[in-house]
Amino acid sequence: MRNQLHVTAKEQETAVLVAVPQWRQTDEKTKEYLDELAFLTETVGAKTLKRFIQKLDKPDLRTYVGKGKLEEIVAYVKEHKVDMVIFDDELSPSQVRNLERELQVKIIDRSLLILDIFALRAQTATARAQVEMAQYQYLLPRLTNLWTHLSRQRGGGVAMRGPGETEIETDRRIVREKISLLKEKLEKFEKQNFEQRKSRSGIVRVSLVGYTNVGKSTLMNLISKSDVFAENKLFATVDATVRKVVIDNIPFLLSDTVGFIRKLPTKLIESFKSTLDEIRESDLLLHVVDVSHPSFEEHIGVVNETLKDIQSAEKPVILVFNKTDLYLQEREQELQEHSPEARPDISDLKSSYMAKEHTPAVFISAANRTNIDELREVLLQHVSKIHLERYPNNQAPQEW
Ligand SMILES: Nc1nc2c(ncn2[C@@H]2O[C@H](COP(=O)(O)OP(=O)(O)OP(=O)(O)O)[C@@H](O)[C@H]2O)c(=O)[nH]1
Ligand SMILES: [Mg+2]
Repeated sequence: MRNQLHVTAKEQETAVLVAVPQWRQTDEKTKEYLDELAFLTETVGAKTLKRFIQKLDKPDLRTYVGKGKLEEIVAYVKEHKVDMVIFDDELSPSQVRNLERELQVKIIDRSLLILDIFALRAQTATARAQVEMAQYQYLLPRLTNLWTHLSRQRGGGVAMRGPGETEIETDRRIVREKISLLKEKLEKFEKQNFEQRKSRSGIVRVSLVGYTNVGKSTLMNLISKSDVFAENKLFATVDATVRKVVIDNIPFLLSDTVGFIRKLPTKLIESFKSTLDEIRESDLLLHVVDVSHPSFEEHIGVVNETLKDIQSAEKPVILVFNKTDLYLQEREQELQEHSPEARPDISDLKSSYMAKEHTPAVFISAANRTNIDELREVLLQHVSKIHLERYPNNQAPQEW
């Protein structure tokens, strides 16, 4: 019996992470970035064994890290029989080829890792076509090395989902044909979606936006009393979900959208255009922030930049600082070490933010349902203002 267990239990794949931070980046930041990469790795089901860091002005053109560091990684990978090496940037096709030759294991870069998670998560036909398109576009310039890559990878695992092996093993021409077919398919979906959205015209539209894993879906469930998948993993949501909500007789549509992340592959943003249309056509954005995260301010910046990329930076925004429960817990621990009498509270954080930002801000805990009434109140104020501008007598369109 014992033997059998060993044979049937599928072993978890193992990974090492590699980053090349710039000289001026602090060690603390480097650690945070690698924590995020490890979280992405965990999200695809692999286990991180070790992290390799080499400070350089910029990554090596041939092998991303320098010669000495590469030898170190090669030795570790051999000794510990590591399944894959994951790099915190997008690698060029020639870097992948060179690294593959040296390391003889799967080479995964940040873009491929994110694409893999998206492929795992995509539910609707549109989202699946969007991810597949982004995967093919990523693969196209890397096709030659994928031949050997894939023959070694038979049997599945990370970076094997999405386009099937046989499809990848064909030549570039066929991949190009695939891309153009997907383009047609997506255009058709886009037309259908556009018609659908047109039929909702008039009703106020609100989108939840924010960095990945901040609690958008949890909040969606709370506000719309629905049941959207929320999980402590990155990119739990890839498809946009829309729900109708009514607060005090004022109807509006609330949509939950894909989370943003730093260094999101640009091709991926492009292929997600139709999902992002949901944001682009919104009247109001609820920008959700995980205030317990040490880099929450940087995350706000990443989200604002991405909003700019999709021409949605000028929309009215309500900042929703979520996970105040975790934030307070952490402060309490810090305080206990220095002044055990003191009680942490969020008023300092609140006032500093109110002074700095010109957007309304609400501090909540979606998990503990703290301050949700205040959020509803602020939301209602904004939504009803837009609604009453459109329908001065509060007569909503018939279909709603
Ligand atoms: N402690 C705490 N955890 C929360 C709170 N809100 C959400 N979470 C947890 O945070 C994790 C992520 O929540 P989601 O709602 O899936 O986050 P999301 O922004 O939709 O994430 P993606 O779809 O992956 O981009 C889940 O484990 C939630 O239970 C909160 O107020 N406090
Ligand atoms: Mg979500």
